[in-house]
Amino acid sequence: MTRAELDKDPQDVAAMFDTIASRYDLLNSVLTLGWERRWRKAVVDAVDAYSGELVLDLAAGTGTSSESFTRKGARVIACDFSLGMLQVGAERRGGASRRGVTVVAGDALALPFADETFDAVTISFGLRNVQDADRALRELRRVTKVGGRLVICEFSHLPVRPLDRILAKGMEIGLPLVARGFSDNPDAYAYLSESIAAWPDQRALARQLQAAGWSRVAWRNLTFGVVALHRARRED
Ligand SMILES: C[S@@+](CC[C@H](N)C(=O)[O-])C[C@H]1O[C@@H](n2cnc3c(N)ncnc32)[C@H](O)[C@@H]1O
Repeated sequence: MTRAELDKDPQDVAAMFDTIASRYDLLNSVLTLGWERRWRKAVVDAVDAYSGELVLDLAAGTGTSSESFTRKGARVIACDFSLGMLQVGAERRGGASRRGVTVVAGDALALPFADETFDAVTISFGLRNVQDADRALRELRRVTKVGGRLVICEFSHLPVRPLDRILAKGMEIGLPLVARGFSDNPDAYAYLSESIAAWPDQRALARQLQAAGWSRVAWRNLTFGVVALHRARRED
């Protein structure tokens, strides 16, 4: 079965998401025991997009979050490099440009947008899968208007390290096991637990944002740090 490794080869990553696209959203609900709905609401509140604004939802996948950013009238570009994920989302919404969301195929490492295009940029559960996260953070900054905002939602680490290790072990065993019952590609869920375990903690990711030129970097934990929400601004 197609799965990515921790080198996050872009072709492997895109192919892996292509294979799980049709059941991706179902699996998310099952594996997160419904918590993802709260995490997504926290993202939408943090992005706080309003009428007249243009939002980039990068690594949007099927666009599960994208439509929520339009609730106060903003327009959203949902960008991803897995055509399978984009297609499932577009079919669900009834077209590639519907209900304020326009789907654009593109790579986070070379975004197909001009400098200073977006009022807000956001990425949920995507940055961890990008081969060069630092470069993606610089690309996100490049396409954000001065004064614009960034919101990152990503799996993270429990502050109490022994508990974090127990959680990681549980995910290593549990995720592929549960996925076997629901997904066409359970191996992809072994990659999920491995990539979460290898992902930097909240403080380290904040430092990466600063190094990429983002200002006013802050984060807050969701569900005790299982997920973290990082926010930042482009100030110059
Ligand atoms: C776990 S899914 C997240 C989808 C969606 N944001 C969500 O919250 O459900 C990760 C997505 O990141 C995308 N991705 C990974 N690397 C990428 C890159 N370099 N450029 C664009 N998309 C990328 C994958 O194709 C996949 O759709």
